[in-house]
Order: sequence, then structure tokens, then C-alpha cells
Amino acid sequence: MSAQEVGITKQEQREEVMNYRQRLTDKELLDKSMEIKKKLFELDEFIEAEVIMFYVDFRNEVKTEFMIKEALNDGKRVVIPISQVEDRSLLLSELKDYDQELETGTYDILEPREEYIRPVEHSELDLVTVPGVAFDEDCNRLGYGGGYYDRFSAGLDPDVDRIALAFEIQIVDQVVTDEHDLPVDKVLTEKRVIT
Ligand SMILES: Nc1nc2c(c(=O)[nH]1)N(C=O)[C@@H](CNc1ccc(C(=O)N[C@@H](CCC(=O)O)C(=O)O)cc1)CN2
Ligand SMILES: Nc1ncnc2c1ncn2[C@@H]1O[C@H](COP(=O)(O)OP(=O)(O)OP(=O)(O)O)[C@@H](O)[C@H]1O
Repeated sequence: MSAQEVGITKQEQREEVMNYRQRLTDKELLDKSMEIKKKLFELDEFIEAEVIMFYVDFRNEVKTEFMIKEALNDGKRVVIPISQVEDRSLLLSELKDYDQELETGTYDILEPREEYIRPVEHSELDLVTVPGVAFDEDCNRLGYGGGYYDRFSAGLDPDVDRIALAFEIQIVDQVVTDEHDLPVDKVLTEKRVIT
């Protein structure tokens, strides 16, 4: 579905859904994120995954801090992205201690401090959690407009599971897409699993 067919632009859809999401209270954000965590940790592909890429949440995204900590406790290897603004790519780094290793980085997103950057190859990943602004029931995704995850996903082996985490209010009838946009494999919300 092109922007023209939906009748609004990516930027308009972004602003509309970000406005909805802005209205969630801290308690709602936390409670819903816990429900989403439960669904993620029950997925077979998550249970089987050894190396998992998590985003580190910012703005009013589904919270991942407690997911990252529990995954580390469970013995998973956790990888987080570092935004490379020059070419809008993601550098991957293994995280071992959430509380000790992070500092505020690009876009005010937490990133590893220099001495804790431990580069990881794309080919090592088993599962990727994907952030976003809006999703639809066909698993299409709208992000913040950097194209980071589309460019990153295009270079991933197709058998790496890409699982989006979103609040139900981020699900729209139709996401405005273009030819670069790659759908995710699943979208988890506090209410359901969209495949
Ligand atoms: N938590 C988290 N980490 C992430 C992402 C994400 O969506 N969530 N990204 C996912 O890719 C990358 C960062 N992508 C970003 C892309 C744009 C903007 C941003 O501030 N954009 C401007 C508008 C730019 C425009 O419209 O041209 C803005 O929103 O004000 C922020 C992050 C990597 N790390
Ligand atoms: N695989 C790709 N190769 C080259 N350019 C791309 C690719 N994917 C996206 N782009 C370009 O990046 C820009 C932003 O894309 P888009 O608006 O889809 O970002 P987004 O998915 O909303 O953002 P993000 O992934 O950072 O959350 C667009 O100009 C788009 O053409």
C-alpha cells in the first residue's frame, strides 16, 4: 500500500501514532510492557535463541530494560545497536551488564560506553526485537524515519526471526510503506501475537 493509496504521508502517520503513544501513563507503559515480555519469553523461537538483539527503549517505546536483564540472567547473549549517523547503519555490540555499561548516545538512546563496545557480526544473531512507531496486521512497520532497521534488516539472513514489540494503540489499519520497507515476522502487543 503506497502513501498515495492510504492518503496520508509517513510523517503524518508517525505524528498521529506518536501522539497516541504519548498519552500512556508510566504505569500503563510498565504494565503493558510486562505483558509483552511474557509473550516474547514464551515464544519457541525466543526460547531457542542464544544470541538476541534488543533495542534499548527511548521515548514511549515498549520497555526492554527488564527483558534484557532477565535474558542475561537466563544465560542468553544480548546484543544492542549503536546508531552510525554517517551511513545510517547499526553497529552491533554485545552487552553484559545493563547498569554498568551504558551512557546516553545518539538520539538520546542509551549506548555502550567506548570501553564496553564488543562488536558482533550480523551472522551471529538468532533473533532480533524490532522497535517502531506503527505496525499493521500484515506486520508492516513504520519507524522514526532514519531507515536504520530497514537497511539493517535487508542485510540479515532471512532465517533470523524479527519480532516487533508494540502497544496495541500502535496498530493501525494500514502502515504507509515504500519499496524499502520489510515486514517483520511477528508483532507482539499486550493483547495478541500478530503473524
Ligand atoms: N530504541 C530504539 N533504538 C533505535 C531505534 C529505534 O527506533 N528505537 N532505531 C530504529 O531505527 C535506530 C535509531 N533511529 C532513529 C531514527 C530517527 C530518529 C529521529 O529522531 N528522527 C526525527 C525525525 C527525522 C525525520 O523525520 O527525518 C524525529 O523523530 O524527531 C531517532 C532514532 C537505532 N536505535
Ligand atoms: N534498504 C535500504 N537501502 C537504502 N535506503 C533505504 C533502505 N531502507 C530505507 N531507506 C531509506 O531511508 C529513509 C528512511 O526510511 P523510512 O522512512 O522507511 O524509515 P523508518 O523505517 O521509518 O525509520 P527507522 O528504521 O530508522 O526506524 C528513506 O529515504 C528510505 O528510502
